[in-house]
Amino acid sequence: MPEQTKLLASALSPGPNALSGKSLSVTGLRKSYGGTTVVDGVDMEIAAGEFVTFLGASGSGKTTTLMMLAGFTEPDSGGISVDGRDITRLNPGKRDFGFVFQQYLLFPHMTVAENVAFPLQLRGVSKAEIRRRVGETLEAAGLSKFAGRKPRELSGGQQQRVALCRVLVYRPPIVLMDEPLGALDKKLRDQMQTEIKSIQRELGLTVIYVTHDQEEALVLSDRIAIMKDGRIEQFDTPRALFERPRTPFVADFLGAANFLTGKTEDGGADDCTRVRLDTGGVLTARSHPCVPGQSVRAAVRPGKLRLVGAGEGCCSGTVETAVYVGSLTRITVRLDGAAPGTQPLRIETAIVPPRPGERVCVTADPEDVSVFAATDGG
Ligand SMILES: Nc1ncnc2c1ncn2[C@@H]1O[C@H](COP(=O)(O)OP(=O)(O)OP(=O)(O)O)[C@@H](O)[C@H]1O
Repeated sequence: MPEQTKLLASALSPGPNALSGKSLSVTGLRKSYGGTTVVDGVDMEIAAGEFVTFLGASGSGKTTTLMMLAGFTEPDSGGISVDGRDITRLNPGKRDFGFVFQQYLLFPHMTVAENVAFPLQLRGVSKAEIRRRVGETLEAAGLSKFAGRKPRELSGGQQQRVALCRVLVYRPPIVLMDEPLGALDKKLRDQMQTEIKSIQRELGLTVIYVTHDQEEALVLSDRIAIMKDGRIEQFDTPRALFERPRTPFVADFLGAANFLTGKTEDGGADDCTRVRLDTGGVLTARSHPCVPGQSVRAAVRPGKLRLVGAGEGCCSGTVETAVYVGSLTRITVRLDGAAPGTQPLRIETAIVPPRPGERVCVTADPEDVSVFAATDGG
């Protein structure tokens, strides 16, 4: 952990349990606007101290869900409880959540110190205690020298750090963040991600975070809720989302996938599903309950397809393009028998790549192949 972050965490943490987060339970949360459902039955259990991210395309319902948790938007139905206590109809001010938004929402007419003091004043903390805690927090965040400045006299990163201090100074057990780093450049984003994650870990805070940036979600989160059309497609650890996507949408959304159509065959004693591809060739997927003869789509990530010597089981084709991009080469392969107009396979390989026009045979390990019914959307 960077020294500054350690300082900030220790300044905010007067005792071992003083800042530990709380658990949050959400059941059947729904919201419609003018007959259009924008959040459509969200259920989730979030453990105390967990970092959870809502990830999804614009309009998928992330912010509306967060606003319902915060109490700024009233749900049409469903329930929210914190540590087992129902807070569904509780005023936002009484929920004791912290909020950090993309627009820093600092008070422009107040100095940095006054901004950070504000939530403590609201809570009736004594003047002497406010002075002490604001001083400690700004010191720890490396912002003491800016205490007397107005927000407009600070850079974007400094303003966001003040916004974070203003939330953490009153030690909320649950912090809700909506695209808090959206306005910062890449380098500052990376730095602030490390800071946010370190503080969250150190203090055991429960954080619920909204972003549409995949990399950010992967870096920060214990679990990610992938949202689509107001619903959670899958709520899982980053690794599980990558390795065991439950829907074609999740397989494609995180890191892109190749989709190959075919029909299932029984894998015999191996507890495997063999997929006989429409183009010819076979892919084997492990641990999928198999109904032979079903039309399916097999999904494989570009980094998980392997080039092998021709033989039974692999899928033969011709290399179309090969582009070296540093540590690996991206190649595209048109499978023999592929219908005109279909996408070529995308493969990433670290081995010496074949050249365009060369014949290759493609396969994947069974654990890297996900199988979905052909009727599954996404
Ligand atoms: N107050 C409102 N009145 C009407 N429609 C709304 C309102 N708030 C949100 N919506 C609609 O609800 C849908 C979900 O919006 P929401 O802001 O929750 O999505 P999001 O996933 O957070 O998107 P973004 O990443 O763009 O912020 C959108 O189609 C939006 O236009």
